[in-house]
Amino acid sequence: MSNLVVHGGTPLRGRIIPSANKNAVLPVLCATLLTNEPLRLLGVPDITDVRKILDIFRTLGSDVQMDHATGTLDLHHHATTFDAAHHRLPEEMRSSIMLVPPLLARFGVARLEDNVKGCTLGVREIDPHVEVFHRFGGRVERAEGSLLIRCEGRLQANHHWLDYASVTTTENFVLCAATAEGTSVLTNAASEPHVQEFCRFMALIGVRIEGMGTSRITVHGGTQLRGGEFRFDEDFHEITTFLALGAITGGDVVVKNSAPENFPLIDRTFAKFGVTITHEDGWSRAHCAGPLKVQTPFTSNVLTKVEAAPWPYFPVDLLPIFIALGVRAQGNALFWNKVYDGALGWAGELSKFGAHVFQSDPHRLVTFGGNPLTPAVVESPYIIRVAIALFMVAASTPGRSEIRNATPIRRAHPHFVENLRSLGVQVEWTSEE
Ligand SMILES: CC(=O)N[C@H]1[C@@H](OP(=O)(O)OP(=O)(O)OC[C@H]2O[C@@H](n3ccc(=O)[nH]c3=O)[C@H](O)[C@@H]2O)O[C@H](CO)[C@@H](O)[C@@H]1O
Ligand SMILES: C=C(OP(=O)(O)O)C(=O)O
Repeated sequence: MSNLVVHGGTPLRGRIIPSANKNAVLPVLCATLLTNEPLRLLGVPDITDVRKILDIFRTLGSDVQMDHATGTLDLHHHATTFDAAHHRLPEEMRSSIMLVPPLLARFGVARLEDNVKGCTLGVREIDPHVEVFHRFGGRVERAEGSLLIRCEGRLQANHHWLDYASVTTTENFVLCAATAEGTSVLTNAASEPHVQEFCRFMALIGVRIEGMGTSRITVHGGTQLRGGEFRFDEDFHEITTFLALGAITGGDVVVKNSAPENFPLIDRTFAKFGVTITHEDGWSRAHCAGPLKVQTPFTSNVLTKVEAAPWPYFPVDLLPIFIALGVRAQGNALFWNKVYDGALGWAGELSKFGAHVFQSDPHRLVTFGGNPLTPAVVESPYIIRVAIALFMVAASTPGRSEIRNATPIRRAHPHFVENLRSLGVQVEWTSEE
């Protein structure tokens, strides 16, 4: 277990170049297994989920050259072997599920461990994925502690309509469809920036896709896929995180941002807490005139509200970061997680800082912000963005705080502590067995 120890109270100042989005990098890595041609990926972050996938590639016999200093990854999956009895796909990360379609395409079989749940956000269903495998002609059966998925011959193109716009199920559909002969159509597809980025990679290796970024995606599959070179975009989660860190500490943080068109709703959400975001010449900056303050709605008898749901709604993974702002800002705000039913249970940890937060039901939480806070030792659940939210509160509170079990941050944010130090934070990792 690794803990983050921070001496808070210093306003963060400086510039950050964000890393790539883990939730774009991981499906792309899985998709690389669809081609036998060499590939070069640029801007690959040094995060633990990436290391786990690269380890799997090495056990399959792929040629993997990862230069962590430059973020350049050369991959060549030309002579691979797979043994469902012995190979284990990485656990505790959701993206393992997206290794299934390329394994089916290569070996006709894949074995998925039960613990591919990723962050502990409540129920994370596997059934929508199983439905996709079935639709393409896969057979799914229970094995001890895992699922075995098989297919005879090629997957079959099909049309499918999802119950809800699931990110990884959409990506799995596109992966299956790329290998299936003919045209497949997915309705109620997810459209997050990382799903779009993944689709752009698929197009680069030769998959013909229509409707990326919309709720209906059409894939013309079955063609021989090629190699190539692909550079990852900047991560909107990391951009938002550092802007929020600047705002909560009363500092001045500027973050490189090449896609401000993804930010109008995120910017308006910052504004609800008194933070103005500006985008200029490829950089974004957070500015607060005075202490954080929750905006008062014009409608009477309602709370200022942040409502997270599948894109283009406010992104659910950013909700904890804004809960931290809510705790600091004078006034009351309602946070509504429409995606997960178990993502707010950590609110009790905030009270250790002296914050007043009330979880009204599994999906909703109210912050009564602006209380004076004191440093604290808190325990993070296995949720990347909650470890960050707890850190944000600690960083804005003068004195020594400790975020125990902050390791999940390493799943998504490379060089997190180094970045923070460059902004003036006194912070370090401590470990215990
Ligand atoms: C590797 C990766 O990309 N992980 C992301 C991906 O996970 P993932 O693809 O697992 O998330 P899904 O979009 O499938 O949603 C997760 C769960 O939320 C529930 N659900 C979701 C949407 C909905 O309209 N109704 C509903 O009930 C379901 O129980 C579902 O199992 O998308 C999530 C939602 O943006 C993010 O939190 C994760 O960081
Ligand atoms: C929840 C997340 O990831 P995963 O789905 O891999 O757990 C996340 O990236 O915030």
